[in-house]
Amino acid sequence: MTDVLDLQDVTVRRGATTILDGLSWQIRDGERWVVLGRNGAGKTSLLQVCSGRMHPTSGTAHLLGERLGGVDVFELRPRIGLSSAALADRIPSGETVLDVVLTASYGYTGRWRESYEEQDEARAHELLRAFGVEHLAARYFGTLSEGERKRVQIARALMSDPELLLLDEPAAGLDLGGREELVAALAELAADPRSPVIVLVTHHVEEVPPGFTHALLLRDGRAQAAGPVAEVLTADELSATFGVPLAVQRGGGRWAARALPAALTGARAAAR
Ligand SMILES: Nc1ncnc2c1ncn2[C@@H]1O[C@H](COP(=O)(O)OP(=O)(O)OP(=O)(O)O)[C@@H](O)[C@H]1O
Repeated sequence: MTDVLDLQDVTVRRGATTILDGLSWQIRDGERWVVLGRNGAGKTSLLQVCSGRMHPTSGTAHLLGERLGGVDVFELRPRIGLSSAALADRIPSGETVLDVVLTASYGYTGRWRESYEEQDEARAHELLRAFGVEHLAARYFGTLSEGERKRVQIARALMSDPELLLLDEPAAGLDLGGREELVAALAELAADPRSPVIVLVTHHVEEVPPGFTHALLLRDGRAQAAGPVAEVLTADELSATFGVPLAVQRGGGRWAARALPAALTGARAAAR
């Protein structure tokens, strides 16, 4: 079986900064991954590589069986859904919610847009409904709350029926209720066998939806740990990743982490 994603010894350098440092990572069909790491660990850069938007300085990246550098990325990108703050920033605030979702398919079906328009619209509505924001279809994107925007962005990322869905901090900026609703929506997505392979970047284990199968912990551009969630989301591995001694609990398919008493004073600095 071909890996959905296969990174071999991937290094990304920008000037004197090594952003990803000899990272090897494989994702197989049906897997749902969460990527955790401190600020600056390289998570967003990793998703840039995984979406074909950034090329490794050295090493090889195969996305959906195609080698990055040896394939037309414009053919590859519609097969990969991406939701990120950088992409959201590029959406004109005066665009309607329906168009925000619809336009994601244009690059893929643009040539046949006339004959597929109705079908595209029906799909966009269906996705907005799935994420509880169909009632906002006619609203301008710029008038939405942060939580509403996040849902629309995920609907947009799914519009081209991607084989790989990359979500960069989809819960950032949400209030507690909004976060819980999003986690529930992602758990539902994860449980659906028709869903694409999912990679979710987050800072918080509390945001790992039930049903996510694997975790990658990034530290300084390297894999601190990677594998099934139960083996990776441990107190030891998370403490090493975040540079603070942590207690980790699992219950009801969810995770929670807190610093051990007195751990905060100086421990983070010492772990650097
Ligand atoms: N073009 C660039 N030139 C130089 N350094 C860069 C460039 N892009 C990213 N970096 C650096 O690479 C490191 C990783 O950045 P990245 O955004 O991938 O981290 P992250 O894990 O997503 O961080 P955060 O959790 O804060 O969003 C950071 O130190 C960042 O400053």
